[in-house]
Amino acid sequence: MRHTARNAAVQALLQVEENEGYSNLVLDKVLKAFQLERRDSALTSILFYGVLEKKITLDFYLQHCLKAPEKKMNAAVEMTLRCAAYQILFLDKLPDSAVVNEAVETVKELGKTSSAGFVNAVLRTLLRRKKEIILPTGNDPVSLSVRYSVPASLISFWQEAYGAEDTERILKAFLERAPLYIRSNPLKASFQKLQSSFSDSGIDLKPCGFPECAGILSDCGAPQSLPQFEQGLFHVQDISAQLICEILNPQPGETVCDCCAAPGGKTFTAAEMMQNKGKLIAFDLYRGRVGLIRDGAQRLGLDIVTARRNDALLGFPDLEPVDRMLCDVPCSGYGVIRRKPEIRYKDVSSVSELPTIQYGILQNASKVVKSGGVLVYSTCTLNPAENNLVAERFLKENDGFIPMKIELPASIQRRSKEADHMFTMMPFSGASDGFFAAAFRKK
Ligand SMILES: C[S@@+](CC[C@H](N)C(=O)[O-])C[C@H]1O[C@@H](n2cnc3c(N)ncnc32)[C@H](O)[C@@H]1O
Repeated sequence: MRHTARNAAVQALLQVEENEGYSNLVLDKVLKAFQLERRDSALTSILFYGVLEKKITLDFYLQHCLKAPEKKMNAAVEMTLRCAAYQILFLDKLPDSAVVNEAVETVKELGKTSSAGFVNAVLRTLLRRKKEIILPTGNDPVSLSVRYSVPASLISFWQEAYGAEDTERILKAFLERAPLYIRSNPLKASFQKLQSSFSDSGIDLKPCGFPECAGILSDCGAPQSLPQFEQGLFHVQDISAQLICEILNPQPGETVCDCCAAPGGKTFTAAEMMQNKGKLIAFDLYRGRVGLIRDGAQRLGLDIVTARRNDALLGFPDLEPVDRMLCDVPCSGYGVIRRKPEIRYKDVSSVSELPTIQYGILQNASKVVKSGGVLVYSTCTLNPAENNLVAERFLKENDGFIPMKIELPASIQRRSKEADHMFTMMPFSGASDGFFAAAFRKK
């Protein structure tokens, strides 16, 4: 197989479809195997993420170009058609006829020579008919699904949970590119110093204002390859995750636990907020992921962090009582669709087991909080069953805890229907990921 951007994108998309892991990891693996020039790597990423983000919309167009839309297609042929349709409908990097010829070559190289004529015919029909095909304009879940490329079942679910208006705002927000948020490491450099170091290399770092160390990096390529990263002057972290640390509000000298901590973003921010004084114990279920926390803490010079493997569902056998506990539990991830576009295709019914796990972790974690201590529960999802309902059940079944009001900066709007110890951050309220937090204090 030729090492072209299209072939790489099709391979990576097929692997995601076969459930071989998160999109970013799959793409990294394929790019490594293909060894493309920089420009072709960039095109591969554009095609790969473009098709993941727009799959339902692309299929709507392609269905209008098929003679027998109900007939099941071979996965490799289908993915090649989606990539080509994405190029025809959303990109103008290559002339249309070249896109069609490339797609025909790709299916041949994938061993589907018998489908070459079919691919050619479908794409030529798309070229002819693309302006006549009109996307549905309604506000029902099926029409919205085609326009925003999110499954109708997830749209109905959000409409039920958050109302029709907020649902469309969520869908619109997920069409936007996620900014690259970072947090400067105050132990090594002030935000201004980091900003001028970037500006010397022609890279723009804009301050967010709140939190103080948060900023948006632009035009920098992979942030992990920057010298400032290597020197531990910053880590990459969405603004929503930084806000969760503000809610936890760890103080210098305290003992703090982050019980589901890998890869460690919130641990790092918390340790920085503690000015590297006190103790921060970071646990995760997976040994390999614990290594990520250790590496990051070392790079950032955060020696109060101790990272260990622990299953939070089995409790915390050797942990001394803590002043603050963060339970950033595993969740369905519907708040981070902009960064991991494949999450939108996860069936809502497939996440129904999560609240039991989340509640179990929260319940165990609550047992090691000191009297007067703080317990924060958080997720990066938009699903009341994993969010508000877990938090409500916790207070109902644990009269040793009281709700703790979450104070928000003036720039962030609270959802009116929530109690003030809970907070659902909508992705449209501040260009962040969607998340949920609930805060409790032990009596
Ligand atoms: C949402 S992620 C945490 C993200 C992290 N707090 C950060 O900011 O970088 C949830 C983590 O929980 C871990 N996890 C899942 N089940 C667990 C369990 N039973 N005990 C401890 N950690 C668990 C996962 O490996 C995953 O790293």
